[in-house]
Amino acid sequence: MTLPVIHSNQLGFCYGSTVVLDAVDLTVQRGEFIGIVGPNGGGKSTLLKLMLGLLKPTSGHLTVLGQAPRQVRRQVGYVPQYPGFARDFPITVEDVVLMGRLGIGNIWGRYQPADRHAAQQALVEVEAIELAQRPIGTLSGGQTQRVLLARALVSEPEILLLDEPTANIDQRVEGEIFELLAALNSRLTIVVVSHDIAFISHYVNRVACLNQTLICHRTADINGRMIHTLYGGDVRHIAHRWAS
Ligand SMILES: Nc1ncnc2c1ncn2[C@@H]1O[C@H](COP(=O)(O)OP(=O)(O)OP(=O)(O)O)[C@@H](O)[C@H]1O
Repeated sequence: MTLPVIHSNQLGFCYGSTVVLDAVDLTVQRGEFIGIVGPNGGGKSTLLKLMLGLLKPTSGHLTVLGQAPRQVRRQVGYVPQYPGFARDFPITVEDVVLMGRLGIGNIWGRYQPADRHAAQQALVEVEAIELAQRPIGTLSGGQTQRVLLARALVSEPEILLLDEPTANIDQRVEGEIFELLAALNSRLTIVVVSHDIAFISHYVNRVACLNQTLICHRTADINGRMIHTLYGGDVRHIAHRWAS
């Protein structure tokens, strides 16, 4: 039996007296592509922050690559929710991607040729190399998300965590980004938070529904009635590919 890439056992988290996660059991195996869905405030971003080691569990256990999350931070790439850069934000796309190399190798903070090469490679992989010298604030939403994906990939992670990477992006571009993720899934384990369960069901192997507690479903088991029962109308669902 191989070691799970992510494993939580009775994981709990509270902000003060507010319980956000309660007894979450989740096992993610190497090579899986998992979607996490749930209503606003259900704890999705909090769970990703725990996996990144930015928060500590209040109860239970969580390991990533068999260790405490903060010890394997370098092996985990993270794409945040769309940050929306100001149009005159004075750094280029290449600078943004290079930030993903900070702390790798050279402790003096100056980028080496290997860093620049890795940044170029990552931009090629997300099909955004022609944007390298553009100011980041001048890109479209879809282009920006590709660049943030390149920044996550440039440290050569084993796991990719994405927090609603296609919120505020039109459906055609959303499809392109998920095609890219599907290709990356050949070498990376991927966990993606989304509101759009029907859309991500095209791509992921399993859907974890999180509303303080977590229930996993195989993609083939998901249907509209199940979602409505679990979450009322709060999860965006477009009925274009429900399994019967
Ligand atoms: N720093 C914080 N301090 C106190 N409460 C917080 C903090 N961050 C989040 N919360 C609360 O924790 C709960 C879970 O938040 P979280 O952002 O994890 O939910 P989410 O499922 O990602 O929501 P959304 O779909 O709206 O992004 C919410 O009730 C939120 O208000």
